[in-house]
Amino acid sequence: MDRDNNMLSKIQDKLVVSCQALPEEPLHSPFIMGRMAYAAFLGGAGGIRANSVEDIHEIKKHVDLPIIGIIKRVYDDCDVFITPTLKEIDELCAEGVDMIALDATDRIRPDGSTISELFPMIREKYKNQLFMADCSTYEEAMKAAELGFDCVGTTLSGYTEATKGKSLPDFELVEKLVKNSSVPVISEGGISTPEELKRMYELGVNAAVVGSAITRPMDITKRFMKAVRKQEG
Ligand SMILES: CC(=O)N[C@H](C=O)[C@@H](O)[C@H](O)[C@H](O)COP(=O)(O)O
Repeated sequence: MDRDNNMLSKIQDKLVVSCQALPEEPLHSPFIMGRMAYAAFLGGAGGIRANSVEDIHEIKKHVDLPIIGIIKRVYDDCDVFITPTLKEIDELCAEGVDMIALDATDRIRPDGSTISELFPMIREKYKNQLFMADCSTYEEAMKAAELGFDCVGTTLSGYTEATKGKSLPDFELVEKLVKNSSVPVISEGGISTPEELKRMYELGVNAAVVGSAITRPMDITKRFMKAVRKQEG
């Protein structure tokens, strides 16, 4: 894979659809994620974000779109779960994905390292692989760009101690990053309407990722029900 062939230009101004279902979710199945990705492709998606080698392998059979791959893995006593260690990076590289996303927050990782310690090792081992930094704050994203990540994402805003309770999507963070980041910005997390997506592009993101609002029917159902209950209430 060539870092210069630039998957980032392929997804520029496109919608990346996140097709994920964890073991505890009703749609957990590589078969279903493959069909979900195909539906996203037919709907006009320009890229897919997916979790696990099994799902990615299946998705590749159905769509020829750039893939942002992650492995969500929970380690004891650790909050970092999106591609937390070199082991998950190795697994994704062995499968082959256009870009790998990993937690780039300032939290301690399962092996006790920080992203500033781990990422240089990853970059050294996989010189031509594209990497996306899943961040929760402006400072983390700035640090990630400095470390050599190829792009920064707002994926974890609202999900860390420092950002808990933030209203999503985090337009403020996106705006600040687009103005100041030296690498492309990917908006991800909490985009739930086409209007919000449009606003992200107007702010100047390279691309935006939408997940739950498109691919998690249980959550979508809950949103509808909440609105109805409110009215009844
Ligand atoms: C925090 C976390 O675990 N985020 C995950 C990252 O891959 C996914 O569960 C999200 O669905 C994805 O980021 C897209 O966001 P949203 O589903 O809000 O459109």
